[in-house]
Amino acid sequence: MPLPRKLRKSIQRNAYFLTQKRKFVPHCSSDLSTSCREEVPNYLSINVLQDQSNTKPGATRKVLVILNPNSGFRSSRDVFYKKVQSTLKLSGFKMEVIETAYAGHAKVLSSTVDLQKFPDGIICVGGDGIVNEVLNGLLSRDDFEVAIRFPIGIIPAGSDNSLVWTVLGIRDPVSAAIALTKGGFTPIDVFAVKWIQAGVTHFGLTASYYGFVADVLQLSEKFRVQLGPFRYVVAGLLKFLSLPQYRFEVDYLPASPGRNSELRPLTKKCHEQLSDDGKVRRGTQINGRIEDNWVTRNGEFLGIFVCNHFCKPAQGLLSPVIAPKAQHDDGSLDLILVHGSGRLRLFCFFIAYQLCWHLLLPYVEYVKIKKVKIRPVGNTHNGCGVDGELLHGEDKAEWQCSLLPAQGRLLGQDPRALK
Ligand SMILES: Nc1ncnc2c1ncn2[C@@H]1O[C@H](COP(=O)(O)OP(=O)(O)OP(=O)(O)O)[C@@H](O)[C@H]1O
Repeated sequence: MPLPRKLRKSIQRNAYFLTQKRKFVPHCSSDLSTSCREEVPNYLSINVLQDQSNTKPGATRKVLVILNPNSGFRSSRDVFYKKVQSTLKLSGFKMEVIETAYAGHAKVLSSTVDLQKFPDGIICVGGDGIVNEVLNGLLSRDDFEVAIRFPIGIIPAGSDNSLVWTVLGIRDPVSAAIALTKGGFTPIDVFAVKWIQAGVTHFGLTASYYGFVADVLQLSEKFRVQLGPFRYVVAGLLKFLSLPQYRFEVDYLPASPGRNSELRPLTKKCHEQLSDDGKVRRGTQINGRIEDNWVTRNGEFLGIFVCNHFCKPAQGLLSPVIAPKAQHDDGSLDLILVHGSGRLRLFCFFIAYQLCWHLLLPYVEYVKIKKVKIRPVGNTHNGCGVDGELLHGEDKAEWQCSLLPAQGRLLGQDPRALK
């Protein structure tokens, strides 16, 4: 019986990939244009093929465990040694455990470790920050083409573990350990945030954000030692009370030009009301050449979020999601623009977000994109948050956020695949 057309095409694509020498665009790590992504084969299907050979139960798996003793309530040691280690050992994991001694240590470890010594991956015990460090360490290696696909496991023990909760549906360390023992990988898009003037690139798996949230992230660092995870609440309240105005110039490239990629467009009225010249401009001139379909939004924004998955916070009762249509492997980013300024508007957004109604607000714009360029204007906070880490910009920093042309891998099965 002939195979269905879709399946036949996928097999042909995979066979082509396996017989071809891997073609990596050499400039991709520095000039992280999304267009590169379209030139490479479909990594998702390749990963699935490889995953099946990697999940033999009872097989010995050699991993490096990087444990951040300062994560969350500083309970990572208890979490790992008391709740998780024995489960992993019993199921055949051979682990070398290294505790981080300083901020940045996990990045140094993952950038220098001999990956062949730990062929089954690196397991992070901590929050999203430590996972981000490991990712950035892997991608700073000379062999980044291989390292990007090096499996990263997560035992959640931090202030927030949005990544593992959103992508794998796992919130507690014991379930995370069980998921690791079952084997398998979940392919995940990796995005890059480039500070254009400095030529510095930082990678992420969850989201990058600008405006109020980045400002809160910066302030929260002052309270890290005294307040632990509550530092975000205190910093958020303080920043709310002394709320500045944030002005940005934003250019984004929609994911599907010509199609209806705007999931939640601004209403015309609000559009006119909110932006100085926030008109949709087709055929914008970028770097001297016309690139079609770039859309420009200029003006005041309370916040800008660029999400790789739908970003469900692991803490809190309601677990609202910021970008409901975002998928971690869909090859696009979800952009949320919260237009305007002022405490009342911010408060309404926050309440609506808790109830997942924020996309109904007339000043919230939601669109699927390939990439976005963001320039803070005037005295606007010029930093940017990436997966809970703050990147400091200087003066007229311009940020560009886009996807990489290859996917990373998380240890553990995608719950969608299990269904
Ligand atoms: N030994 C250490 N001492 C101080 N800081 C550390 C240490 N190890 C790691 N860090 C830093 O702690 C930061 C937060 O780590 P992690 O994400 O594991 O915890 P967290 O409590 O969830 O924090 P966050 O909410 O900021 O992500 C990381 O960015 C890392 O740079």
